[in-house]
Amino acid sequence: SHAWGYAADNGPDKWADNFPIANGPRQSPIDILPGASAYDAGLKPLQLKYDPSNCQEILNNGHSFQVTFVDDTDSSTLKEGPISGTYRLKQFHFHWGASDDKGSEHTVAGTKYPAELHLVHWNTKYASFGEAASKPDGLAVVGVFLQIGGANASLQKVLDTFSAIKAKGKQTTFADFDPSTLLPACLDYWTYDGSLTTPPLLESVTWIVCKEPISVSAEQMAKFRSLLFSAEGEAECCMMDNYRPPQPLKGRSVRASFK
Ligand SMILES: CCCCCNS(=O)(=O)c1cc(S(N)(=O)=O)ccc1C(=O)O
Ligand SMILES: [Zn+2]
Repeated sequence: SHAWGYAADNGPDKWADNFPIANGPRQSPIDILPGASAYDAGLKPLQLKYDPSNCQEILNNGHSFQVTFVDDTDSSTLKEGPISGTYRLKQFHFHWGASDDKGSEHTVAGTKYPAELHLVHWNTKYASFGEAASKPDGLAVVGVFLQIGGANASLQKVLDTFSAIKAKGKQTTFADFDPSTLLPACLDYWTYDGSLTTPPLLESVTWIVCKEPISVSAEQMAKFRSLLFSAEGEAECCMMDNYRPPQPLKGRSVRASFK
């Protein structure tokens, strides 16, 4: 069977064929309705502590590009917020559109952003990322919206590697990058129980979506779209619209860390 993707013949509307959990009770992303999300005074501030020396490499995996981290110690972690215990940073990646009017996975009262950053963390109560990924409290992903504005100097460091990872399967070393430089100043967030937004769509993610977006310039967005879904030697297919649309809430509550 041909691999999943974002095209008409293998995209989000077809994923349930091979991954029936696509129609499960806690799928992501969702449309966040601020008016329907309850402020929870019990939610703590996010405690993010990242060590730039853990940053390892950047790779084009054929559905996005991801920056991977060494996760064999607790030196890059997420604590507090809606979670208990310690979650280690594994990787971060993005989703974006073919034009600036779409691209984010989560939406806010129907508003789509041009892109969305995901920082993936796994619960250290489990022995490995792979084990955690199959547990209901195994993963915690911090989502950050990108909005068109001034150029983002921190993001530019990532974009400057793109010539080395243009095609699917290409990777290159990427060292000494601090992902906290990609976070907004205000870490107010919405949180809800959800899933991976790509196959295998496992329902193991506590989603933590920041209310405040970070900036990206239109030129920088164009650079995202210069990457390829396709491998070297294949017909070139530009990487864009690699986002899953919002999924049914199915009775879930979305809590806010802010009033
Ligand atoms: C054991 C199978 C887990 C595969 C999921 N890996 S992941 O890093 O959590 C991930 C998360 C996400 S997401 N959008 O954060 O749910 C997207 C892609 C990937 C990926 O593997 O490329
Ligand atoms: Zn993602």
